[in-house]
Amino acid sequence: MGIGLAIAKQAASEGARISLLARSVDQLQKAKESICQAYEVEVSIFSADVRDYDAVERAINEAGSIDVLVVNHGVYYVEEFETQGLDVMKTMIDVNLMGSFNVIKAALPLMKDRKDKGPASIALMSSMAGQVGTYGFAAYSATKFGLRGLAEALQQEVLENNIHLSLIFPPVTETPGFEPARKTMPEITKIISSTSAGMKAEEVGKITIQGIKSGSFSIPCKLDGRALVIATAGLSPQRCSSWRPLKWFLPVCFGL
Ligand SMILES: NC(=O)C1=CN([C@@H]2O[C@H](COP(=O)(O)OP(=O)(O)OC[C@H]3O[C@@H](n4cnc5c(N)ncnc54)[C@H](OP(=O)(O)O)[C@@H]3O)[C@@H](O)[C@H]2O)C=CC1
Ligand SMILES: CCCCCCCCCCCCCCCC(=O)[C@@H](N)CO
Repeated sequence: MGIGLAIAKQAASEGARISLLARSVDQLQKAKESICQAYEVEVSIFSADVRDYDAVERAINEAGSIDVLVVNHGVYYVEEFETQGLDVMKTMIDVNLMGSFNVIKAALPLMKDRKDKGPASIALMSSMAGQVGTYGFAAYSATKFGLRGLAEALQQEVLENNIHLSLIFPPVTETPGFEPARKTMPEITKIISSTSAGMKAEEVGKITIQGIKSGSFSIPCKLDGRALVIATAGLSPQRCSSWRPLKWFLPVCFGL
């Protein structure tokens, strides 16, 4: 299971109405079935390439109201900068970065127009390679760092609309997309990425939904990611999830 389906399942388990967007109709059908088997929620599927703005806009307008927009799609080709072709680098920039702009551009007017004006979220799937530039990930890291710039700037513009940006920073996660990437990965990348042990998509899904619900701007997945959020804080909005445990510690200290 990919990270996107894991997030959708976690949201479905909490009663959300789900819309899924990807290219493969076959995969979308399977994903819908697996959600509907487990949960009694409404699931709609939309086949579109995020690089095609018009197709994305049509899908989003059909999907109806959006409280939480999860911008999870992404591709990764891991290779040294000198050997990686410019065409492959451009594909990552087009899908990961421009694709995210397309999705948000199409969804934002609808999100701003939502009736209840309660809190809404836009969550962007970054990576630990979007926290630290990582060997073999030059173009990929650039796209994931790019999402941070987008999130920080857009947060300032949509705060008045009660829309909250989040960035998720998973380490290597076992997914269908990761399998081929693992096979072709440079040895050094294997060593570096194995310092942050792998996660299951389900775990990342749970952490993502929990982070979105708590309104966290930065959503690390494990202790090392949490340390990197602090180390790379910059001027990101500091409703950082690292501080959330305090809320727990305080009542415990007071014996509640
Ligand atoms: N797995 C990992 O180790 C990590 C992954 N990430 C990030 O998490 C996200 C999900 O990764 P993961 O679950 O591993 O990936 P998968 O390859 O398993 O799934 C990616 C999903 O994105 C969709 N997608 C890809 N390209 C497009 C496109 N052009 N238009 C529309 N949809 C598209 C795919 O559907 P379809 O092909 O049918 O379009 C698929 O559903 C990515 O952004 C990735 O960078 C971050 C850290 C670690
Ligand atoms: C206290 C500080 C601790 C520092 C630890 C540094 C570890 C850096 C690990 C970077 C790993 C990047 C994996 C990204 C995988 C990914 O995004 C996938 N799409 C790849 O295929």
